[in-house]
Amino acid sequence: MARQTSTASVDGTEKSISSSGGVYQPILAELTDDPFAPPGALQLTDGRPRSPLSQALTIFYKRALVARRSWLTPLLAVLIAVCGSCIPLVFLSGQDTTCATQFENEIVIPLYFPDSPIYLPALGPGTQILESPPNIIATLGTTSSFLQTENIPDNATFVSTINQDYLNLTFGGISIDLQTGDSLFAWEASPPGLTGPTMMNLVTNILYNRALNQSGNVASTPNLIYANYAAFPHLAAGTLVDLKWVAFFGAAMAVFPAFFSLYVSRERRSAVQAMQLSNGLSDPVGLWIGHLLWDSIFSVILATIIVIVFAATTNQFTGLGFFWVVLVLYGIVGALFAYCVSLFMSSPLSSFAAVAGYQIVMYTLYLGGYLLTLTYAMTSQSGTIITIIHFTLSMLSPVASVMRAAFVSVNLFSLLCDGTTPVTTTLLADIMRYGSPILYLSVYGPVLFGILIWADSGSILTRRFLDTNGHQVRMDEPQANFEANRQDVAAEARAVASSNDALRLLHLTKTFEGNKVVDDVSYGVSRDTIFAMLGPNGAGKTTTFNMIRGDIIPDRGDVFIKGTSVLTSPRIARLSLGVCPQFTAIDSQLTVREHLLIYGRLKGLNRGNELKTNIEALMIATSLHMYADRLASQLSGGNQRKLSLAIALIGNPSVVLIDEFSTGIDAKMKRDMWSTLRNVAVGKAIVITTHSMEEASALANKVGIISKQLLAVGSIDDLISRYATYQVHFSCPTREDVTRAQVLMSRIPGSRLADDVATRFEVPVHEGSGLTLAQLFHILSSQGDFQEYSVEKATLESVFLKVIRENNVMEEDNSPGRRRGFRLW
Ligand SMILES: Nc1ncnc2c1ncn2[C@@H]1O[C@H](COP(=O)(O)OP(=O)(O)OP(=O)(O)O)[C@@H](O)[C@H]1O
Repeated sequence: MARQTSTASVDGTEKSISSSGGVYQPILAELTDDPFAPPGALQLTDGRPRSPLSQALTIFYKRALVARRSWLTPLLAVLIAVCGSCIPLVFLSGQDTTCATQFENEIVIPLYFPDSPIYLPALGPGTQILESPPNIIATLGTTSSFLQTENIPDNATFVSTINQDYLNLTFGGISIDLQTGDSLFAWEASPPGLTGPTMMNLVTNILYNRALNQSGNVASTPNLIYANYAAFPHLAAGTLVDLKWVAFFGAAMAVFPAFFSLYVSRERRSAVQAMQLSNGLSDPVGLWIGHLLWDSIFSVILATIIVIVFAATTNQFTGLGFFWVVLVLYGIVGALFAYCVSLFMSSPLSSFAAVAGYQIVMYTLYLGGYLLTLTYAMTSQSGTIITIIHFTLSMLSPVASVMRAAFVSVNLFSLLCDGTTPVTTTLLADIMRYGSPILYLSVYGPVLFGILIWADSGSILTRRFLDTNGHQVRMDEPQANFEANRQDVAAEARAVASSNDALRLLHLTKTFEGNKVVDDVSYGVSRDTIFAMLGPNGAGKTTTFNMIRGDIIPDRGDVFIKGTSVLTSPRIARLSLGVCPQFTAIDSQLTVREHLLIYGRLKGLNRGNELKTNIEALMIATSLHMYADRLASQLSGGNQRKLSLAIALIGNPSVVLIDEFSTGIDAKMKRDMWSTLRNVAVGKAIVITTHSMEEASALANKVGIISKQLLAVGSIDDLISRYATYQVHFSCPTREDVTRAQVLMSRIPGSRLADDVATRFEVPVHEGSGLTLAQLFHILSSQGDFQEYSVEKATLESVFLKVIRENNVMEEDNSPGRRRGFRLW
């Protein structure tokens, strides 16, 4: 079992400045008892490839762990869907689902004049019916004999009488020209408007019997048409009752999938997804299937509850089996839709608002489209228009499909009718009924899933289509533009072309919008090496880092991790890669142990003893074991960075990338973290980016100074001896003393003023410089007569400044538009 001793702390910092890694050995000797492991190495099991489906189960398990502490969101989703569907059922009770035309008002009013209710109460002055020719009403027989009539001679008199007396006439009259057959009738048209139809019935009967007489079909008693009047039902009157339920149901359906966007959006925005994709989750298919599996549970639960409640409480629904299928499919598609929206939103809340808002708008459009069509469109065309609305809006939002299923289930708009006949059960799956929602949702799901995978593996897909051969260079190609003082860089490029380093960068080049940000960078990092990538702001460190991770595709060149190309085989290469990003990306609802459990599973460690042993070893090595069951969000900043390091290390990757490991951490914690990193570094190739020369000096045994190009590379001692070996600093109280110091130093060959202070000088003291340290002291003491001065070996910082100055590097200002940070897509 690996053990960390408490003596592995601050003093190692100084030792590592003058050493190339060997100092770690005594500290780490206790960490492993594996005879085959490198001396002092932390004993960890190598990760194994896992299928996307098996990784999906790990993401599913993670969601279950998170849900133990954060159960409100799924509960709310289920509650809103169930309550919004079931409580409004009260509006449905007692509705008849038959296809027969239903009259709201069953009262039938007789129109045959003698029976008509308008006649009897109206007896009195003005109630006589004008008739021409005289007594023509009497041809209708005894039933009409008691009607009061007024004889009119002809049509012309009839018209003039009406014109003059219409204010005094209660009913009107009838006039038929027996010669020509011209018929007139007049009626009083004030509401309730029954006089018109009554008079029409009277005229009809007279003309009918005249026609019978003329055709010789004379009957003993007149044939009478007893017409009746009943009001048409108001079209929406019956419909609106069901619409109340549909309105609540649709609103609940529109909103509940928005809850599915909350977790994935938080996971994405806090860079946890990127962390997973860089540390074991080799394929976004696993990520999204895992989330979908989890959220689908709630869709199945709510669909089942809703259908059971419907079946138990009312007989208003038809085809509940199909309805259940639609609800489940809708839940799945709604979740995928919410995931897709979360890709573009900046926070969980905005994702929620965007999903719910869009769905509500589409639901309103869909419902409004139906109602407007029924209200304003020609009756003969309304069916076609509704069908067009349905099939069009269903393409734009999944909520249209579930609305259609709801309409069908309660036979709204007679969708379950074929004329006046109810459709049979076999026709329920018809495209005009449950068929189209099921079809649309079945197509919608894979399309949305495809969008998710495309968005998250854009670089991988691009890589597939990329003709990488065209971008390759010969790996031994000399870098033509090296200047004389970059022989170290040229030598590194030559060496790495054929080395077997765990990490090899070969001629990496990247241009963004015409701006070359990484230019022909080559270096190698072998095992047991911590390589510090140094450079001013905007130098291309993060871009290089991301090309190593395989998240940015180089325009030219390649990266090899344990001999596997990141460009052509990213999934295999990433198996040997661990990434500790600049910004800590942790799940706030998981403990330290649970984090390592999830990442260990993603990296293919076997459940049980193997996983447990690796987790314990890592927690001890990073001093996190005392916080094992604490929520990661409750750790200090330094311990969160350590957790990120432990995540990067689980699965024992050969290459570990660490971006700005201790930025923003206090001095004590920083040294503690450096100690931790040194403890776990044995046997690995580690690349760190940092702006802290102190950190690089404390940790690195190889340094690369980069500003688009690699400007210098080598061990810290190499660089110091190459660029400036010693510094002389005079204490000069007066201006004369400053001048004296400068005159004295100008006599020493190769001496030059340092950048920062006018009394600090760099002096080359090395083999071939013609000057020894003893000679330097001799000159200073014999010719200077200075009260106080110091001679010290140059630091990495002075080398860095010198390299930057010599290459005329400008530091980039941090303009707000720059793309920064860990997450890329
Ligand atoms: N996706 C991108 N699109 C356009 N320009 C980009 C993109 N990513 C990085 N850059 C540009 O590339 C240059 C190098 O950026 P990079 O982040 O790699 O530098 P850096 O050395 O990591 O800087 P710092 O030390 O400030 O983190 C910058 O000018 C930056 O604006």
